[in-house]
Amino acid sequence: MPDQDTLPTPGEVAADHVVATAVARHRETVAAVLARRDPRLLVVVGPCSVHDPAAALDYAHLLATAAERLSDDLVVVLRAYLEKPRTVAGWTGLLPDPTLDGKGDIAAGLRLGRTFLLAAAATGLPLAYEFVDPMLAHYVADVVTWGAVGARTVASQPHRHLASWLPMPVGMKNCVSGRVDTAVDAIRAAGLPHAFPGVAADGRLTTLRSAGNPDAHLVLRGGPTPNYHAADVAAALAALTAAGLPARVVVDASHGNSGKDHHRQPGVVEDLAGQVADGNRALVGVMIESYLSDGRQDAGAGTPRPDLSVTDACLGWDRTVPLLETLARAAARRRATG
Ligand SMILES: O=C[C@H](O)[C@H](O)COP(=O)(O)O
Ligand SMILES: C=C(OP(=O)(O)O)C(=O)O
Repeated sequence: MPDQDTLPTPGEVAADHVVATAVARHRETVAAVLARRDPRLLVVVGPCSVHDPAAALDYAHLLATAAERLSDDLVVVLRAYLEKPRTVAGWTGLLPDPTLDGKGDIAAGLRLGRTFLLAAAATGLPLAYEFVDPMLAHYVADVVTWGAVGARTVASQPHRHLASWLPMPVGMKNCVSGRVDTAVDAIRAAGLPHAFPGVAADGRLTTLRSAGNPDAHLVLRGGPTPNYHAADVAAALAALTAAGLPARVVVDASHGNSGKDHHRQPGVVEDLAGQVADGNRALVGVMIESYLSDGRQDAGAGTPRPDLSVTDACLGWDRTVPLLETLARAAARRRATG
């Protein structure tokens, strides 16, 4: 007799494949941007974490409208992050803890999370997702266009193996310490075939065999000091070239690149826009942490506001739109001078 914490199988919560065609098309578009066959700039933008699906969906609708307006110059992907890696401890995300109180009702989180992801995908936006728990990946990967392996897991073999199998571009973040070489190693590892354990649609553990991911790439997110300046980007590109990897990089304006101070994200984005406008074609994308309202709140102190991040502080929507426009102008200028 299964106990009440028995999880559904991936097959039981899977989509009815209506979204599969759109997801496949989005993945091809992002891969084309990474390969520079598409001259537009990738922008991965959205909340640090989704804690209130209805409010996050409101955000997704705003973003979808802006993304459509700027689509000549930008490929906009929504951060739809339902798991959070923690430095020590804290809320771990909607999927593992949907009630935000540590009860850990993962079965409910899977149902709520899937419903959110499908509704977010229905806005027409491609979705970004950090794969924190390799087992949970099998419940969400089918609707994700751009995957991330984060700064706290980029050295992990299971995450590298997972990335080698995921049928989508995967960004490998530099370590929290600021080390970029670990992410370069992760890109190399993800590019190779592997056999590793995974969860089948029927819930059984199975051996997965990957072919290697040709679209794994570097994400610079800073460390104790930022690494978004032109010289840091050039050094990272040189490290990729020296490792025999394609010279391309996405730069995260948040996290170590803004010292976790959301007020510093606009300055970082403007610097990156300058690098793009100056013709840096290897700078293929930018990440921004943005939500409905500016700032953050502590989860656990009463009912959290729906419109305010419970993890990292985000830029509010009103401050995000001008940054998207700045990036679009920069991408247009780069294309015009190409
Ligand atoms: O992106 C979110 C956070 O930076 C990440 O989950 C780590 O958070 P923590 O250092 O507060 O645990
Ligand atoms: C946790 C995140 O980033 P990092 O791994 O760079 O800290 C994130 O993007 O939510």
